[in-house]
Amino acid sequence: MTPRTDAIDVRPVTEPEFADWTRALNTGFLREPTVPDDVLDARRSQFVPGRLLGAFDGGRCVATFRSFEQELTAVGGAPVPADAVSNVTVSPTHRRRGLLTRMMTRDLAAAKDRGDVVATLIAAEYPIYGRYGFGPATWAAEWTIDVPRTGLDPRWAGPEDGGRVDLVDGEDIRKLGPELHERLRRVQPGAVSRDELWWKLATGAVRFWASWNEPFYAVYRSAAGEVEGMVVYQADDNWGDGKQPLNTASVKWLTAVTPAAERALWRYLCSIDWITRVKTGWRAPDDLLPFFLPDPRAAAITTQADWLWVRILDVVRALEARTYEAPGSLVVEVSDRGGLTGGRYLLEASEDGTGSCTPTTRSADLALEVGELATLWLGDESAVRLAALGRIREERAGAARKADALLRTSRRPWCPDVF
Ligand SMILES: CC(=O)SCCNC(=O)CCNC(=O)[C@H](O)C(C)(C)COP(=O)(O)OP(=O)(O)OC[C@H]1O[C@@H](n2cnc3c(N)ncnc32)[C@H](O)[C@@H]1OP(=O)(O)O
Repeated sequence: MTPRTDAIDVRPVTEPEFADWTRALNTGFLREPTVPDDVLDARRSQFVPGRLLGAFDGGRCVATFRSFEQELTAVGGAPVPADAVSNVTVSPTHRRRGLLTRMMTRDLAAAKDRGDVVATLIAAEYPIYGRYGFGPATWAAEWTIDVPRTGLDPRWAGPEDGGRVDLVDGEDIRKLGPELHERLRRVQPGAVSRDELWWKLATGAVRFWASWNEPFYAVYRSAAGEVEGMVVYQADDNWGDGKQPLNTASVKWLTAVTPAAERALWRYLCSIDWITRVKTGWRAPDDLLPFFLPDPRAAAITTQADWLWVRILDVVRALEARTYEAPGSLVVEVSDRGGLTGGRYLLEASEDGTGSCTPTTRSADLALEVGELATLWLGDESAVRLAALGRIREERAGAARKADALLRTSRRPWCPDVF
């Protein structure tokens, strides 16, 4: 028999409950439940009244949910207001009684009322969020580079393009990073905004965990002296038999706004003495990296997975926020079990790439669930593929090809962040 859940209160968390909420969060993520005071103080900056939800059973927090303001870059570069969902946990003593559903339903309704266009999250596991109208909208890949096999000249002494790579410290990254990331996200569909706390956490100035290993920070400047890229990486200490260095450099993140910066930073990582392997961290699935190497096979994809999940809350504003690859029109019948934005819509894309979207009574070209629309919205997935899988339905022959011509982009969307 399923235990009764009506006695469990799902509601916004108050400031005095924050410590209990954080303990429950750590429990759900299988981390040490006791939270030291300094870590708790650091985490307190994320307390925004109304945006932290908890489930309480007999006064004890048994489930957590946090959402925060974010901007997500649409195709074409426009930032759209997003409800970013994070810190979702239900304690193992209270699982599968509908607590996540209660918290999610409440949060999405509030986001819709606030006027957010989408909700976003990085899913811990694939099967959780589709039921709430989310769809996987960007993918990510991690490569491992076998440096001796790359064919790169081991005598490399710096960029050949007149630019330079400099080692810097965390404070420099906090100064230079935000502007660089803003440049990236203005042109990178799928990228999300970062606040000041993001930069502090990324450089150890604020710590959410008891341990911190200071990484290496390097910046690429163009011949004109402009910062165009930066990389943060760590190295292990591994020596093989025969006194051979076999060290791995693991990239935490690499941001580049020009191909020259990208090329120089990967080249730099592959040139560091003792480093025989580079693990790239999560990159765009169509990253240029392999083709910077004379032998692209030296970079092998070691992980590939869905990354950013999107829940469209307002079909009209979402479709009008992005640009289109070709002029044309499409009628979509969107079903939304969550009752937030279902309906039949006419999308019309103009010669200049802008689009207009209006509710319509015309007959539909494509019928799909709101989660599938999210999967198509950032341009990554093919409607033809989704139709072949039976995930969307063509109401008019050829409609999926027509949708692809409008929606797909030449480069894939990418979200560099975990949140
Ligand atoms: C954005 C982020 O924060 S991602 C992090 C998500 N958190 C975690 O993975 C931490 C460990 N897991 C958990 O804390 C919990 O299992 C949660 C939060 C994933 C799910 O919470 P629950 O309260 O058990 O979910 P709830 O009871 O509301 O389930 C609703 C439905 O989703 C299904 N479901 C829930 N979790 C999963 C899962 N991990 N895999 C498959 N199905 C799932 C349930 O079976 C249920 O299905 P039904 O409607 O067909 O009966």
